[in-house]
Amino acid sequence: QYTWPDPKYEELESLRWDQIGLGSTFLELGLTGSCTAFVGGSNTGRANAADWIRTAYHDMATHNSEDGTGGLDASIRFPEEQARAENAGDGFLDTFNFLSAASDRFVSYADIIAIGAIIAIESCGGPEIDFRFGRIDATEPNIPGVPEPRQTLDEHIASFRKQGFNQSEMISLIACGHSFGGVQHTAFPDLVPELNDTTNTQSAVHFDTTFTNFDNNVAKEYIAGTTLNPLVVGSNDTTNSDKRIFGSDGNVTMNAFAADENLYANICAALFARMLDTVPSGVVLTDVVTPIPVKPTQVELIHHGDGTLLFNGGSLRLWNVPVNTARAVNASWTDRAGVESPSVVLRHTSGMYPSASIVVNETSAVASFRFVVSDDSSVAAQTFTMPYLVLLSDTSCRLSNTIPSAWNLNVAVRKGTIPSRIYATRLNVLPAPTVEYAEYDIWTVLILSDDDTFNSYGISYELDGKTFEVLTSIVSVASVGLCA
Ligand code: HEM
Repeated sequence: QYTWPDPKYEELESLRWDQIGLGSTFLELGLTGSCTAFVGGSNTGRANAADWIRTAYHDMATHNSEDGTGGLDASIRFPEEQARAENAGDGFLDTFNFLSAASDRFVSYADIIAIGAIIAIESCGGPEIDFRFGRIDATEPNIPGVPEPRQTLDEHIASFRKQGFNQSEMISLIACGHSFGGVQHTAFPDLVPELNDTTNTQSAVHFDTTFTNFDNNVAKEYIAGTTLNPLVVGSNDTTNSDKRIFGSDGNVTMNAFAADENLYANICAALFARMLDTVPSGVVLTDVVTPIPVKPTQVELIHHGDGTLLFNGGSLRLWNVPVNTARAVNASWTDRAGVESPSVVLRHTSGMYPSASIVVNETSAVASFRFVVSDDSSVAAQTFTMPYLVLLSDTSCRLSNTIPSAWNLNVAVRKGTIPSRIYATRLNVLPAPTVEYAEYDIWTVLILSDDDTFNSYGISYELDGKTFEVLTSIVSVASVGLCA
């Protein structure tokens, strides 16, 4: 059961549903449905969406269901894996360069690879796919295991069985994946010729005529005999793996897919989810992440060091309510003595609500806040309890006027609260190194930031055996003022 605040869950929910925080290509793909985008050049014959899906499959395909090793664990990021013949092509490096920027102390690379594949499929005409999180990043390359076109049908059946898929699931999963993209000359010069085509500069021969979109054309064209799929009608039959695999049940699966696009979409949704959830044994994934209906975001309480606190009321995200530009949200807050503030109206501005900030004194603080949505009785008024025991102190400061500079990260701890530790974790580096520090009331760590200018920190603390996140925006040397 989700209770606000749970910054990690909220961030993952946001990545998955709002598609916020993933950089411009994600936004482009996710929000404007630009499925033809390929960052690295136009008219290349390629699309990032296809690369992201292939990356997720190749990362997962090293899974060995017999001994529980391998799976979707971001081991594809290691150059040693990318250099293997089974991982020919530059799509993995491309994908990783993009997606890794969205990884942080809450979100593993492997979870981002899974979200990337989901967004690519969903944004480009595909079905909704269940997303769970909790994947753990491998610390070294996995044992090889990705299938290659020149292998025999028996080898492919054995390979998919090892990954956890039977023969009919193998046919389906490949037919689902090969709805996107194609084979490029540079990666597979023996399969595909140089095309000398200025509108397809990387000489990619596509699996179907709609290679930037999810649809059952890959099956329709295969059954109609019009397909140009280079793994079906390639001149060297040895590398026609899709032909051998698609035909291996007498075309029963491909006929059914060609005849029924809903059946195809439903089976693909289930198999893609299973593919993404294939993880090394011991990794436990969460339940499916569903949209949070009413979610406060960017709420902060910051200690000023002068007996006052700054409360930023943040924004309210409503999921799946009709757009209504006249909608207003009333926000109010209650202090520790139970005194409620007059309510403030937050007006609708392009989907987000501007925040309201107030200064309150340290003793009364803000104990809870509440939103009432004016136009929509289906969104019940809700009260959110504000955590106020451990706060960022804006006495945090840097020791010199120039950046990089050493800086003090200060945290205010309410008297009587005895965390077993407070620590700051970097957002941009995994596995996250931890900076620990301890004093009373204002706890301080000196961060030597010579090589650390661009790192941001989140603050966590442990109390009574549980870990909590301090509700504040991330802090970096660039976000703090000069020390007095
Ligand atoms: C026997 C199994 C498979 C074989 C032999 C195979 C082979 C290939 C080959 C040779 C390419 C061309 C790559 C390039 O030129 O960069 C390719 C592309 C692709 N594969 Fe597969 N594949 C298999 C299974 C799958 C599965 C199960 C999926 C996903 C569920 C998948 C998704 C993709 C995608 C999306 C591309 C397009 C990449 C792009 O255009 O950049 N493949 N595959």
